[in-house]
Amino acid sequence: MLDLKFIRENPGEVRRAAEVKRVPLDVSELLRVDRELLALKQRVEAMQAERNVNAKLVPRATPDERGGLIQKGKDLGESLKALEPELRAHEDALKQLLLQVPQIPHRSVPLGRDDSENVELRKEGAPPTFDFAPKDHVALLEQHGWADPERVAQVSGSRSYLLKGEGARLEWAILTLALDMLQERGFEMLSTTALVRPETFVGSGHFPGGEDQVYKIEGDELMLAGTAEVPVNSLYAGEILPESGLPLRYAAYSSAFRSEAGSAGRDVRGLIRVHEFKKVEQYVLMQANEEAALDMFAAILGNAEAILQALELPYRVVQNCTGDMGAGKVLMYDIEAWVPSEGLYRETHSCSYLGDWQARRTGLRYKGEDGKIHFAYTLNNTGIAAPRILVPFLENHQQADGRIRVPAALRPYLGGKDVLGQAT
Ligand SMILES: Nc1ncnc2c1ncn2[C@@H]1O[C@H](COS(=O)(=O)NC(=O)[C@@H](N)CO)[C@@H](O)[C@H]1O
Repeated sequence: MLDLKFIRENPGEVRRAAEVKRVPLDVSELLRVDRELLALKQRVEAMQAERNVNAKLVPRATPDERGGLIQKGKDLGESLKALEPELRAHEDALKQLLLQVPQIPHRSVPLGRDDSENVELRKEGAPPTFDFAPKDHVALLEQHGWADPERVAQVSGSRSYLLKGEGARLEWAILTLALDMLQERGFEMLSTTALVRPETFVGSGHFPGGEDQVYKIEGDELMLAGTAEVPVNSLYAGEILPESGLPLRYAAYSSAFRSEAGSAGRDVRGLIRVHEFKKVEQYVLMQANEEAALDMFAAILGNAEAILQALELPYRVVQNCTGDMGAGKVLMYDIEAWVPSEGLYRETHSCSYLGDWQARRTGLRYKGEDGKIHFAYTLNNTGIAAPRILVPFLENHQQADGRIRVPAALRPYLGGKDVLGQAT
């Protein structure tokens, strides 16, 4: 959501943002409803003022004037009451339209229609060369008996997963390493719920629009969030925080649930795209200062890169184009790790800066040292998401005998082992 004053004064810029982000929005309709609502409010205020003046005349009126004045007061009351529904309808219509207004993209964002037009910024780490035929992650899991796809499909259908033994310990070792690294970098761990109220999806910006990605619960208003960003972004909803307490920096662990509606046929094998996964989310709520926010963006991007470097995974950083960044972002970079079996880089992290777009929808404000109340700025980035990270991890670290090399940073989390699994 943007400041209505900004929209009134910059309709062209808002229209352009909606166009380049392919967000359906009729700015003229929004401004028309806004004007009509202002006119209605002015009529109501004028009638209320007239009724107040009229009410003051009654005590001083002569007996034959009194009746007329009282009747006039009643008539004004009736007319005001009659305007209520129209006023309410206009306020609701404006609120719905405002929720559709996209954030203005940063001037550095490349124009594009979809992820094929994202721009590679840099590569880090060279993809491995194997002097043997490398296996894909499904075959490696199979070799070590670390998964049980048939049985879990029986229990849970497609896009489910289960990890066993060292495979399960590896998942938690990576999650814990990420949490430790983020804590060292000033991010406080949260262990959060994924069961949230619908309005938290409006606050984060997933609604309106992303309803079909979310699992709902029959007969219950609660829904299952696809990222800890949703609950954490609404933790302070409606509060006014002291500036001295900012920035808030959280490493929020939660399960994440996604229907993956619309992904039919994509990544159906293995661990890339499942309905329930585990994610450590970097979430920041900070002062409304663009320069500081861009520094924070670089910091949370760097945190994720440090985690990938500790895992010794080759990756690249891309800047998302306007058509692949979503409505609420000012700036967005994805990090993609190398997946040997696909010969491609696949997304493992997504880093976003949203300005005050989420804060306006959620009611996240702080009292500045200047004594004024400001909407906060919010940012988020993946810390680590499992099991997807296991795909590049297993494939890049496989040895000729199929065992998995453990990078030094991870060994303390795996009983000191430097290799996992049994040789074929
Ligand atoms: N269906 C899924 N299965 C497994 N991992 C997933 C799935 N969907 C997303 N992820 C992982 O979660 C990461 C973040 O998801 S995201 O939608 O791109 N971005 C967010 O959720 C933001 N809150 C930043 O984390 C992705 O980069 C990917 O690594």
